Amino acid sequence: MAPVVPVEVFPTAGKIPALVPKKAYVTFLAGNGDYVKGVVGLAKGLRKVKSAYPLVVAILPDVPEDHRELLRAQGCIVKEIEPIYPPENQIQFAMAYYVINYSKLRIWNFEEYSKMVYLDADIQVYDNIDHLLDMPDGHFYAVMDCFCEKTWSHSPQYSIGYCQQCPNKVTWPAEMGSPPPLYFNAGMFVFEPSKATYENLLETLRITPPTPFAEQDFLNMFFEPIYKPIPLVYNLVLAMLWRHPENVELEKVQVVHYCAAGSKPWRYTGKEANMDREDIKMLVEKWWEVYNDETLDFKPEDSIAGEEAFSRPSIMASMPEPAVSYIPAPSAA
Ligand SMILES: O=c1ccn([C@@H]2O[C@H](COP(=O)(O)OP(=O)(O)O)[C@@H](O)[C@H]2O)c(=O)[nH]1
Ligand SMILES: OC[C@H]1O[C@H](O[C@@H]2[C@@H](O)[C@H](O)[C@@H](O)[C@H](O)[C@@H]2O)[C@H](O)[C@@H](O)[C@H]1O
Ligand SMILES: [Mn+2]
Repeated sequence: MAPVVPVEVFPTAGKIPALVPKKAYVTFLAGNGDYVKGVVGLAKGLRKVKSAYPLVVAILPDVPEDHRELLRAQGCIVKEIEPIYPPENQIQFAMAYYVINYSKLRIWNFEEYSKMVYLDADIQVYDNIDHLLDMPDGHFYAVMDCFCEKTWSHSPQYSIGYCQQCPNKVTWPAEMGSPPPLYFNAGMFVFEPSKATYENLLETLRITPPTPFAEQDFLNMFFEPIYKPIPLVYNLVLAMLWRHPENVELEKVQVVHYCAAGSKPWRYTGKEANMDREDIKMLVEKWWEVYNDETLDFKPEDSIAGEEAFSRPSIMASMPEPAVSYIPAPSAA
């Protein structure tokens, strides 16, 4: 009988060769509310900038089936994850809803990807940032946060008016010890999924008391030794527009994070503090333009995620019936 050769050794119709390590964007979705709009907007935004990589959506079990369908119909790869809760404790959360965010840690378990860019559902990309997936391994990349909004009022930084975005304006008093290490916003980061890191994260979380910014504080602590700041154009935290305008060149910004209170485009009313600013109105409109653009809806023919879902060789190789997954090699005789 002629030997059989796995189809993976042959060039295939897929645009990505089978042995190239997979890369992807990943976001996180919980609940049955309107954050699904954020994910749909993000999927369309990534298509608009012609990203070469699919969007994986890590969803909690409480995301309803019709939302999952909607995301698949937009070309997303939907992956259910189990919730992660912080250990029991006495500490009060400043913002209780952040507790679900610990579940983000499950994305380190997506080992089929060698590198991923995590994006919150309230983020939009206005330029192609695929090059972030080519940065050297061994680092955790993210943009430095700002400490000036009142969400930070629990912190020593806020109490003295210190912000790492302008570290010379209020210098860190010697009697408070050494200044805090650089602190990133966890709405956007570049990371490498890995079983070892995943297990280490969960094990460390088990012995770490929760803090007000939940997984963001935890990730900052965990990745401090390998954290590398990247320019703020990769995650414009909107408060930067009024807290540190001298640091922002809005026309160069590639990624916008609608995280200021009242700025989520799908909930925007313009009433909250700073929400009547012209730049905010413009950015909210810009988000809606992408969201409402029907030409950006997913079409299975020209998809990357489609390939991923339907025709990648790795999928074929995992099919149970050998007749379709193996090609007989020519007989040696
Ligand atoms: O009800 C919720 C709350 C949060 N999230 C996810 O968790 C992320 C972090 O929350 P959010 O962006 O609201 O926090 P912020 O950046 O405003 O502090 C969101 O972007 C979503 O990806 C969600 O799916 N449903
Ligand atoms: O769980 C903690 C959250 O921390 C972050 O939000 C904060 C933080 O960045 C502050 O610096 C801002 O002042 C604040 O408005 C904002 O909500 C992330 O955006 C979010 O994804 C999530 O990780
Ligand atoms: Mn966010």
